[in-house]
Amino acid sequence: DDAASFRPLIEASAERLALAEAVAQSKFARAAPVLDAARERQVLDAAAQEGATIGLPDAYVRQVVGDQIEANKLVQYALIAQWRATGTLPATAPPDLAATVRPRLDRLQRAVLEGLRNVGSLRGASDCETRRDAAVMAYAQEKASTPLQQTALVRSLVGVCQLSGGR
Ligand SMILES: C=C(O[C@@H]1C=C(C(=O)O)C=C[C@H]1O)C(=O)O
Repeated sequence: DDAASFRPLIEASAERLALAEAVAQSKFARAAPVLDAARERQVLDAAAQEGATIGLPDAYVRQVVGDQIEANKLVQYALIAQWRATGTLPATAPPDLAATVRPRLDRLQRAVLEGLRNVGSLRGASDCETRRDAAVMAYAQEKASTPLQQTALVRSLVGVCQLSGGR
């Protein structure tokens, strides 16, 4: 059914987004910018390459992983603004981006791609977006997602129903 088709991708996306807080924390602590264009190119190239090994079109992988990246930055900007405005920071020490957080993001790449493959031919269906959004909303409700988490999850999946790149 619909939830079953989209669920693995939604879970992988949510897990990836959950790492945005650690990324934001390490960047805020070092006054580093949220955007790292060189890292984004690496992430996109690695995903396109791995996606090809499981039959996913290059443009489609780049579209969806690009959306995952945009959603991740959305969460980072929102959290950093909150910390800046309130002066309240997470109680834990900022993690090491290169040594611990990015390797975790890299390990999740496979799950995102497998999730994408699991969507399969549904991505070309006329009701793909309706099914996707129903599955996303069900997930957000089940997990009691915050508005930011739900918004980011929606943002991370906007391109899933396209047959290839483009918007
Ligand atoms: C997550 C990060 O922040 C941004 C988002 C990225 C991503 O989602 O993979 C990559 C680079 C940054 O523009 C990061 O720097 O690792």
